[in-house]
Amino acid sequence: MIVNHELTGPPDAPVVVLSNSIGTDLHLWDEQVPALAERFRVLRYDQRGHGGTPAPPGPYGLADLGGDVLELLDSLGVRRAHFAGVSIGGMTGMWLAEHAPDRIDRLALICTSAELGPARGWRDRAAVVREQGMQPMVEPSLPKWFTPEALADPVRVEKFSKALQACVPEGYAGCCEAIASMDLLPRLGAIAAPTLVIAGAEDPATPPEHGERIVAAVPGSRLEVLSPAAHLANAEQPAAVNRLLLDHFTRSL
Ligand SMILES: O=C(O)CC1=CCC(=O)O1
Repeated sequence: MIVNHELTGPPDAPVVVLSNSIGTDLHLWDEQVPALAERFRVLRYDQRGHGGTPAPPGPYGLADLGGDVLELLDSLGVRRAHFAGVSIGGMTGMWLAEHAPDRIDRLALICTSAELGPARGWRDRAAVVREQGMQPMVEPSLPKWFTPEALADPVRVEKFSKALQACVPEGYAGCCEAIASMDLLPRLGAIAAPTLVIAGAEDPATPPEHGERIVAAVPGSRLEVLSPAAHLANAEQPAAVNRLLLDHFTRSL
């Protein structure tokens, strides 16, 4: 499968992979790329069924989403990279750090969770989009993604609503099923990548307690809680997230 991606920054710089959340696309990272590309080769991509990446028939597992990243890295000749992911992007990052530790250098997990039940709710959501398409997701999603203050910006609302509606329902559904079946917890303690966890204080989808649970299990990891910030904290608090990511990833330089 051809994973839609974009590369920015010096060709010989260390690579940072950016992985989007469910219902968004690689433009989730628009406000990170200019800052990160000063020091890194930034590789942002679309999760399957999102943006320009095709949607094979679901259900998917995190092994499929992580496998897409490994295939992409192989196709670009990248042996090892830093990785930042929001939500299902962070779940993809945890899977990679657990199952392909030689490929992941430093890890940044933004507004994510290692266990986001109930599985039934994700399977129900998958069924809704398969039957009715993406439209029913718009109204419930935006208030989870941004605080009311951030939603007052019509440009932001239009950008994120359009990306959500442009998802292929089968791909979005398959990603819901990957969350329903994820099994990250038992191996979190084996993650060796230096790990930064960022949470949004006002995130109703993966509240800071989810970040606390990851930090309690991943050796040497640390948590930063941003406010005001809901689920898409990197889009709501770009300056703070850029500072944290640059600090985390440049420690290895
Ligand atoms: O429901 C949402 O849109 C929030 C979310 C959970 C996992 C993910 O990637 O986004």
